Amino acid sequence: MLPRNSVPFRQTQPIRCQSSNQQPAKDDGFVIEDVPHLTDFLSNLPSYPNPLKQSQAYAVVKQTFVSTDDVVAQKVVVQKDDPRGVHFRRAGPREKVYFKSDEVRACIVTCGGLCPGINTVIREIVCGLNYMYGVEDILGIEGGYRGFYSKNTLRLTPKVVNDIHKRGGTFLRTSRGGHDTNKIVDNIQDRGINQVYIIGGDGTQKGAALIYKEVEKRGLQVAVAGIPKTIDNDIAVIDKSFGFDTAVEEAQRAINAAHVEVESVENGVGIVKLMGRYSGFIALYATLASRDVDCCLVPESPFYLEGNASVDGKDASGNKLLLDVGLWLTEKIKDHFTKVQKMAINTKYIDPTYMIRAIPSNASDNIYCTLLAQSAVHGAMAGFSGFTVGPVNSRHAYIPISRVTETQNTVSLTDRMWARLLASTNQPSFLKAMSCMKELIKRM
Ligand SMILES: Nc1ncnc2c1ncn2[C@@H]1O[C@H](COP(=O)(O)OP(=O)(O)OP(=O)(O)O)[C@@H](O)[C@H]1O
Ligand SMILES: O=P(O)(O)OC[C@H]1O[C@](O)(CO)[C@@H](O)[C@@H]1O
Ligand SMILES: [Mg+2]
Repeated sequence: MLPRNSVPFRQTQPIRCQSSNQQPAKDDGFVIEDVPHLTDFLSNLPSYPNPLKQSQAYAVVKQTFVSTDDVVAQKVVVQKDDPRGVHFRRAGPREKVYFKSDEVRACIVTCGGLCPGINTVIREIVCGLNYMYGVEDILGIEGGYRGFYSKNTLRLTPKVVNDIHKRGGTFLRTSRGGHDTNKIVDNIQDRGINQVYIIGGDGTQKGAALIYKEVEKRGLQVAVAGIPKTIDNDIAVIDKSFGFDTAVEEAQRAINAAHVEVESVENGVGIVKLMGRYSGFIALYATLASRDVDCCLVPESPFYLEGNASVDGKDASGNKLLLDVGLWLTEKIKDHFTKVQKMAINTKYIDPTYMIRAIPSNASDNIYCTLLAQSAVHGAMAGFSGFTVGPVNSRHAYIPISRVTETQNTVSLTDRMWARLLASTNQPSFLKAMSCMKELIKRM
């Protein structure tokens, strides 16, 4: 984890607006957590009318441009006397842009693990830049962050990316590790890149924040836009991450297969392992959707079994390596029944994790990815930088990168969603069992 104090940008302040007729902030607890803008450090940057004004498609829109004062509330369930709370800038096209279309040289990079929908995001960044803003110079950085300095770039056009959304994986390939901020920014500068689109999870977004910080330090006119990606759905602030719905749908197929298998034999026990390094969202939602599961174990709900399911190693990005909990649990269950219960059981263990990650996104994720990509393009063209995009209470917003990297979402065991799961499976609440055990130990 990056130490908290090296998270480069978090601006929490009363309303900061770009329009001159803004009233001073009233003391009603209204806070906008704003994202950086290129004019923060390049004060004389010229602006131009947004070419979308000329777009035939957008001519039908009643209000083509998002007002500079439009914000999205982080909390929508409030009480009458509550302060107005935290808000983020609403994403979307702005009246003024800070790049001339023929001067844009954009690049796209994908890092970290796979997730359904990455190719749709790549496709829609390329098509969005080209169709909406007339940008023609778009480069693909291959193989993750290290691709900036270890590989040649790929020229991306709408024709090249036309069909990629129908495929899983990432057209640009990906990697873990290899982030060297100075070398990356040197390369951005050398190649004359002025818009950087970075698709990846928490680690990638931390890297994006460092790139933005270095760009700002060097005073470069470079827009850095992060598009949050993770199959685990553990990204803070945003409603959910792209590909999650697709993953849940696919996970159900594995659960169904296990169910069919064990229903067809005597003493059948099905075990399905799903992804989620530190968060059990896929398991929770797949369990609720399928209704066939008798017990759902998630990392957030501690349960006791002797043994140790972690190893000391780390992957190239510094993420802790974890042992295969599924195989381990299967052995424990077998042991228990044969040795303790003296009963022969028929276990069927299914590990569909990489199958779930490797598929193309479903219809709703495809649409979601399109909105994310277009929001990122509008934000970069409008001169925002060091920002990430995502839906907050169903409205797309520009969010400071540090807000999505400083914490990770986890399943809350005190929320109604977890109660729904307990009601569906009838499993014990291990939280209670754990606290009873702790209480007993204390009394001993
Ligand atoms: N704290 C950090 N600072 C700078 N770069 C980082 C940091 N953490 C990770 N990175 C870089 O980001 C890239 C991806 O990181 P990582 O492998 O952790 O995946 P991720 O983006 O978190 O995605 P996921 O966890 O969903 O697979 C790697 O190239 C890694 O070097
Ligand atoms: O095997 P890989 O590619 O390193 O990815 C594994 C990890 O990546 C994730 O998909 C995302 O962090 C985790 O759920 C999983 O543990
Ligand atoms: Mg990660």
